[in-house]
Amino acid sequence: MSAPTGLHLESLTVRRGTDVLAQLNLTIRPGEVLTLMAPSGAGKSMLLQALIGALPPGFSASGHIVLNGRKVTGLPTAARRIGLLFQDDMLFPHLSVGQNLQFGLAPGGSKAQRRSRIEQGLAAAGLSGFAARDPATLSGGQRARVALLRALLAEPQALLLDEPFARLDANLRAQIRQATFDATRNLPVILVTHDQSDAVAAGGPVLSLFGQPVSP
Ligand SMILES: Nc1ncnc2c1ncn2[C@@H]1O[C@H](COP(=O)(O)OP(=O)(O)OP(=O)(O)O)[C@@H](O)[C@H]1O
Repeated sequence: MSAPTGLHLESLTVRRGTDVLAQLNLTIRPGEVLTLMAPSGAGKSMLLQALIGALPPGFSASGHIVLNGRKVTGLPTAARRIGLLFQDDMLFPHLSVGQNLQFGLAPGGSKAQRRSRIEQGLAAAGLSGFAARDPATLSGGQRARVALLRALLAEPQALLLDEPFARLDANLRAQIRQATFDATRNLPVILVTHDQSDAVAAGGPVLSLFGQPVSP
């Protein structure tokens, strides 16, 4: 039997003293976007951080995370091959666009091949010729495209989106959202958002999360 594709959470529990999230069972198929909507403090960020293996001190996770048939629970963040995009695009301000993209690039290939992957990515994102640009000179939409491209150049097998469209105005939001879903067509995606229009555009299942607030 071939390994099941997609991202599977089996009894995933995140706790800090008490449970923040209990016994989450989820399957997200490649090309499917699961929208996660929940009130502030319900545990959305903790879930994403548990998935990439980067929970803050004091938190722990149990259960299983299986990605394309590979159990990633217990692996270090880089080995999990799960990408994460934040509301803040996190571009390094002291590096050019091209240097920012080199940071994302999956290992392998000659210097020329690596440069060509970046150039092809920029061209596909409508940003040909932007490699030498300072991120501070980019528009909000251009920055969002660079951040998405950097995440994809790492060749993730799943992508987590933590309100990455929240800072964009309505028109740009729709454009960047579409570009993101187009570019992640083969990946399981989790989208955290407070915006109903994101959930509609994503077109997949919507999960409402009501975690337990943890005491400080
Ligand atoms: N670094 C931390 N140390 C201690 N408690 C934390 C920490 N980060 C979050 N928490 C607590 O864990 C619980 C879940 O927080 P989380 O950040 O996952 O919520 P969220 O659903 O992402 O909220 P928001 O929509 O406001 O970002 C909350 O009770 C929060 O106070």
